[in-house]
Amino acid sequence: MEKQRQGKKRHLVVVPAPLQGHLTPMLQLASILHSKGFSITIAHTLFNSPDPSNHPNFQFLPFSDGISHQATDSISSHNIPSLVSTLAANCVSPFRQLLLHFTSENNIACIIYDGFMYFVESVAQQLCLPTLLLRTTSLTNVMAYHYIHRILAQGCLPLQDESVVPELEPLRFKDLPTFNFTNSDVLQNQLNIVQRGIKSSVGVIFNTADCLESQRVDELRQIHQVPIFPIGPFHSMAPDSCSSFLEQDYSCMTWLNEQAPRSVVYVSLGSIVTWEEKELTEMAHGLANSKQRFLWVVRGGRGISVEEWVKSLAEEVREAIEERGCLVRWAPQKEVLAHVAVGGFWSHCGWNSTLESLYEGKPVICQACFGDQRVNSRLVSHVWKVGVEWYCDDVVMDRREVEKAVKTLLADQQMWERAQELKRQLRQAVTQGGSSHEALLHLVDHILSIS
Ligand SMILES: O=c1ccn([C@@H]2O[C@H](COP(=O)(O)OP(=O)(O)O[C@H]3O[C@H](CO)[C@@H](O)[C@H](O)[C@H]3O)[C@@H](O)[C@H]2O)c(=O)[nH]1
Repeated sequence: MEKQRQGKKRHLVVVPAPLQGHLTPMLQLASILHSKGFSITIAHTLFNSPDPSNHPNFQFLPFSDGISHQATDSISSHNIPSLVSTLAANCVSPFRQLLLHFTSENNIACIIYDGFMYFVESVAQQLCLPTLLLRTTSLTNVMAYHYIHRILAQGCLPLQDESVVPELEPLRFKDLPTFNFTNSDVLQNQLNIVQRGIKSSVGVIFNTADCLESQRVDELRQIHQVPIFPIGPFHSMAPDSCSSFLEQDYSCMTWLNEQAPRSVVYVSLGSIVTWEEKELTEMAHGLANSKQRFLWVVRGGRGISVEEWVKSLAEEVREAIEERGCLVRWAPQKEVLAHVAVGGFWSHCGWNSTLESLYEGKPVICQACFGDQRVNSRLVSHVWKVGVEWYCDDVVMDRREVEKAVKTLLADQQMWERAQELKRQLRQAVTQGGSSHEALLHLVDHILSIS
């Protein structure tokens, strides 16, 4: 076997999408494959580019994207679809030039690209290079796209129905990842992109584990007849891969060290969604009234700085923050979730945050906002039953609801125990003989077999 492997191409070109929740898992995957003997070149946009000094084992190749002037903060849930299509329009030519030059000097085994960077597919085909697709969401989310195709064919938009989608139970129509698509043409286009990427790749990699989504893994394999590699949670296999755009404030770890076990709720609603000042204020009142301890990632509201906002709060809330709270702009989230003082996570249910929380056995208040987050929220609360479901566009942020959810999160012993069991299963999945570990070995063999 080893002999057969000798002489195989072991160089991978990896193309991440320039968003925090996408770059992080792609660089983690690259670290994992590097540890399996592959050399890695990261081909990336100038916009939101990764910091090469954090990844001395990789080579970095930037290509022009025409949007480098934009700041990270300008990204919101509403402009992600247009960012993705702008990248597709602007990057084909620079990426082709880069790849042409690079492949003339290097033997590439294959290209691994993020589904948002779908323009990579056509360039790779022109150069006869095989591709592997990385989807950074849950596999159930990708399955949901498959069913939206059917629902659209029956003319059932808009998808705000409370009833359950039979094939995706317990997901409801309103949980499907329609992602602010205002008309069915744009949505149809997005659906075609998702399907095409899967069909034209030599395999699809997911940051997930069998113990989370085994039924969906089998379904997706049957539908598309392509190899599927569920190898997550990536972060547990690539612990030293740092790809944060913002500086992580470690002072909160000192604060956590002073708190009692399971006494703190960690609050972080992702890298994309921003809040109105009045919503932040309701959150602050609810947290203060819960009388629980809290570590809160606050990046500011729309049009207001954190300092200005804290000053504007009622005196008793400011006192509560001082006595029982810790506010940071960006936390070392994985370390925070692993800390014994943290008893639960109030999250927007981005897929990375979801996996990081499950891996540490921390129950979740699920406050999904857009895209795949409703799917994840439903999985956490109704499939794995380790969370309390709460949708932000269904409910007005209300201090009494916040107080109730926080108290439930920290007090529900059964939910805590289910979270511990899932943590045990996830840890088993990534150790030798576990499902994710085995899937990784299959992926390595698969790459070597096509090169
Ligand atoms: O203070 C913080 C807050 C977050 N993080 C990290 O930032 C990442 C955030 O990722 P995720 O939880 O997936 O949230 P988003 O950045 O919002 O992710 C986008 O991309 C994900 C993957 O496709 C989708 O699931 C989400 O819906 C989409 O919003 C995680 O690794 C966190 O550990 C920190 O390091 N510090």
